[in-house]
Amino acid sequence: MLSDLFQLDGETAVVIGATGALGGAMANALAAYGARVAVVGRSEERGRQRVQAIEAGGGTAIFQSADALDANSLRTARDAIAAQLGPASILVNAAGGNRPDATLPPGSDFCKLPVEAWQNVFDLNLVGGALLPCQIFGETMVVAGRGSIINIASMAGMTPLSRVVAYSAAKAAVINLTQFLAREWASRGVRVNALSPGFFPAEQNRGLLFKEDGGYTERGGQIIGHTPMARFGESHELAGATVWLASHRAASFVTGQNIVVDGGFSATTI
Ligand SMILES: NC(=O)c1ccc[n+]([C@@H]2O[C@H](COP(=O)([O-])OP(=O)(O)OC[C@H]3O[C@@H](n4cnc5c(N)ncnc54)[C@H](O)[C@@H]3O)[C@@H](O)[C@H]2O)c1
Ligand SMILES: O=C(O)[C@@H](O)[C@@H](O)[C@H](O)[C@H](O)CO
Repeated sequence: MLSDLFQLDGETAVVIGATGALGGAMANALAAYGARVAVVGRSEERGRQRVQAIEAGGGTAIFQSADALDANSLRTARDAIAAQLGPASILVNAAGGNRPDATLPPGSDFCKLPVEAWQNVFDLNLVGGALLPCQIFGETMVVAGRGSIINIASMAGMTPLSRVVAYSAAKAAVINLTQFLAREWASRGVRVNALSPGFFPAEQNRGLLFKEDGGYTERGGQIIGHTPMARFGESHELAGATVWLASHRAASFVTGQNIVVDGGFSATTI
């Protein structure tokens, strides 16, 4: 039925980092279309708040604690979620973000960037933010012959942004890994896509975008100035792309793509 394209009833969706701004909104969207949602993250308090919000909207959700950088905790989470909600058929990798210690101050020397900060950003965004969950949840999806994985990339992964060099390189690698896995698993019934949000206020980027008095930083103002829609995104604006990519009916022939939701940021140079 064409009118059922976006229904996710019967699906189990795992959203790692649903404790944060974008992952939380994506979890809401999947639940609103009928998926049973596992909210996965390190903060039980924020995870339970997200579960309550989903339940208040009539959806089904559980909180499952896990650290995306710890393979054992992901395996435990995968098995606990399968026992409660059924095996994951949708995976959203939304744990990630930039780190202040890996952000070059304006005009500072790239040659002095500490390698430890670089490695931490790569670990969070590439290893915990994509590699390990794709391996651990992908393993059971491949056996089942069915799955949809959405990795969160970034504007920074398409063209490097100034100052956030490690984050940009890590997100470029997320897009590349997404394409690799799409080819690897296309014949196994598992689709793998990336979603690249433009600029959405969240914890991990607040210091780059806003001053303490709530006004825009110089960078925040430049970003708005470069965005044809002249504003930041709101997290609920990822809902449409999320539900579409997740749906085994609506996006049945879509894999290996990087879907951009950015108010036109990447469509223009000046
Ligand atoms: N906000 C934006 O403008 C923007 C744009 C493009 C991409 N992104 C990406 O979107 C994703 C979500 O980030 P956000 O902007 O909502 O930030 P956020 O800080 O609100 O959310 C990130 C979440 O990931 C969790 N997390 C971090 N490390 C973790 C770990 N090891 N294990 C489990 N959870 C962990 C954090 O606790 C937090 O809840 C990130 O990958 C980020 O890079 C954000
Ligand atoms: O200004 C910045 O560099 C940040 O706001 C970005 O890293 C942002 O979080 C997104 O990842 C860009 O898509």
